[in-house]
Amino acid sequence: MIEIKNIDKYYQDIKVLDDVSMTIKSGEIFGIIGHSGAGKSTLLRCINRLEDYKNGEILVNNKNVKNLNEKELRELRKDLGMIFQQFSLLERKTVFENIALPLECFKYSKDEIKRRVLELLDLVGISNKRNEKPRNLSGGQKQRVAIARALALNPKVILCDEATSALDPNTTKSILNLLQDINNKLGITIVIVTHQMEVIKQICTRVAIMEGGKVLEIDDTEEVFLHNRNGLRALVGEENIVLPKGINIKILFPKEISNDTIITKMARDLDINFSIIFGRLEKFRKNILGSLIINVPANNGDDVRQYLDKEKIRWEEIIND
Ligand SMILES: Nc1ncnc2c1ncn2[C@@H]1O[C@H](COP(=O)(O)OP(=O)(O)OP(=O)(O)O)[C@@H](O)[C@H]1O
Repeated sequence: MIEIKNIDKYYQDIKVLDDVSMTIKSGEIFGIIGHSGAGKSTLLRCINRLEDYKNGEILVNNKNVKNLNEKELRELRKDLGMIFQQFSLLERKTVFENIALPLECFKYSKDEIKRRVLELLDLVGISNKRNEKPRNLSGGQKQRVAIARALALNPKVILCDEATSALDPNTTKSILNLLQDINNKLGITIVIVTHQMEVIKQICTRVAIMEGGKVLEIDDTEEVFLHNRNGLRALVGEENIVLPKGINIKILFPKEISNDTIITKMARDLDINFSIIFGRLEKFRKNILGSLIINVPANNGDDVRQYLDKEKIRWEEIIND
């Protein structure tokens, strides 16, 4: 488990992380999304102590990363594999040799290295490329080598910094599928920093939205898309919704009930008029989900609330600021 508590970080006198807190559970695929400059990469680099920070604490499996001596820091980094947008492979070494590097650093025997590298090549699906140099590989294949290298020392966590940003959409999908497989098969926690919404949508169980060094929102990915709160709206560049007077109720359409017959049925059953202020349905994995904001006259508020509760429809009232 990674616990990030109230982190502040400055570059010179500019605050780039501002009271950032989040907990990443063991075994989950956790996304951190935000525009360029939001502080995502900096936060990731604080987790494995490539960066220092001013206030707050980061605990990785209950160990405070700030208090580690050199040996403990090596152990921490062994537990935290990392992959990057630009793959960071050594051009003069073959695929096999690139993957073998961390094992050599940790003084594994030649036989152990061979066994482990062949196993990893098989896991990431590039056994036939073992003797190639990186320049002869596609972007997706290079990222597979980087993933194999990150897995070499059996880490508990993989930190991915924009790992699919340099790849085309199909290759992105296949790399995300590979990460999901690794998470399923090996139970490795995966932390994904990205500015690509599709990455979050495809594989992240939970997501933190960051902007200007702050966390705007953290929730299950499905809930984030279901509620379409201000955090997500800021990310996709949508204005906050201006609400009219009266009672404004957001009705949620989780994947199980993504059709709108409830609205027409409620109008009929209660014999009331309401206006639709804003609606949004979107494809989420294999389903559709979203929400609809309606405005009802003040004297119908209780009827609508009770009706939605009786029908077991999720709703929330939006209060004007
Ligand atoms: N070494 C550095 N020295 C000074 N400022 C830095 C340094 N690294 C990052 N910054 C600044 O810190 C802020 C956060 O940068 P960071 O790279 O963490 O953002 P990001 O969300 O990962 O964006 P990107 O995807 O563009 O990398 C930015 O304003 C950036 O200019």
